[in-house]
Amino acid sequence: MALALWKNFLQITMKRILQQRRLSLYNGAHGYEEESIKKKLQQFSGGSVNLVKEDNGIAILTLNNPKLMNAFTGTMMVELQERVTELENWKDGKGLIIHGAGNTFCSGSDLNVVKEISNSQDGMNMCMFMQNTLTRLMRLPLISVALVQGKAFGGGAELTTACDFRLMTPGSEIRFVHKRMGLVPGWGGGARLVRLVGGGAALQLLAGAERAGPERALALGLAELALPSADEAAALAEARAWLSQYTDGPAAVVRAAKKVVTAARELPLEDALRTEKDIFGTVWGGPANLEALVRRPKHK
Ligand SMILES: CCCC(=O)SCCNC(=O)CCNC(=O)[C@H](O)C(C)(C)COP(=O)(O)OP(=O)(O)OC[C@H]1O[C@@H](n2cnc3c(N)ncnc32)[C@H](O)[C@@H]1OP(=O)(O)O
Repeated sequence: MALALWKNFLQITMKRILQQRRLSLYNGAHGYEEESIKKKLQQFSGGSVNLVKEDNGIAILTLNNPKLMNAFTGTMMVELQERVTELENWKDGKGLIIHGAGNTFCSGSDLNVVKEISNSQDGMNMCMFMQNTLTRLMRLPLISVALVQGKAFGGGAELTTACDFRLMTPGSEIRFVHKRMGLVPGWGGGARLVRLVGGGAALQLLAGAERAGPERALALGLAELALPSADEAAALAEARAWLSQYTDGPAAVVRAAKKVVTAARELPLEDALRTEKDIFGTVWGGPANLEALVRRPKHK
């Protein structure tokens, strides 16, 4: 009995490790040594990344380092990865809202950390670590929203692009300030930005470090909605209500919809079509499908 349980545990653990590798971009073949990178990042502590999973299938992820406008310390980078792993294993999940504590989103990397790891090797390691994490975040089978209150600067702006949607409160701004720091995006935000707004607009935002408030972001297709409330709690409630219209319904179907879109976003057409077939197979004849066939709803 104990042996069987142990074998089962090992199988589940191996499956999770393999899944994480499959969803990540970098591994040993790229000189990526995760454990030593984490050890390095853990030297720079402060703040936290908190996750609350609600019964409605929506999780709230809070970047919590308000003293530094929610800038990412090293331990926050590691915690973000842990929270993403937790979300990958949350089989009832349907949606995710990412926001910052203290009514502002995130001012990017903690500049104190940037200074300490300004050598090439540490920079590449941090870059690969964050790209892996944000790629896994983007590929979660959850519909994700960046609730932009206050400022989303630098890496904070990059993080918003790893979400499916960006909702902005009055007075908020997304700004790729990298150029002013002598940098370009490194957390995958450049590649994702071009896919969101096109090459021309992305170049303006990056090379000009231009501000995108709600109005401009909406016009560019960088944001989906300007929320009416500037108040922290009210804006979170509005974001939750907005997201609920898409997460309403059975988890299997909502998650399948996100998986179809992820495949189509990332794969060549023929591969995306085959993947869509496989995902279709998971819901066809499933409980929600059979129940709907009995109910025969009119889609008026
Ligand atoms: C690949 C990733 C690349 C990156 O992310 S590089 C980092 C890019 N981000 C930045 O350069 C942001 C720099 N900060 C700013 O521009 C301003 O602080 C910001 C966000 C407009 C807020 O301005 P204010 O509202 O006037 O507030 P403030 O400047 O007094 O800031 C409050 C305290 O927060 C600190 N802070 C803000 N962003 C930080 C950061 N990224 N790293 C470290 N500390 C940061 C700021 O220094 C200040 O602390 P203190 O009160 O002076 O001790």
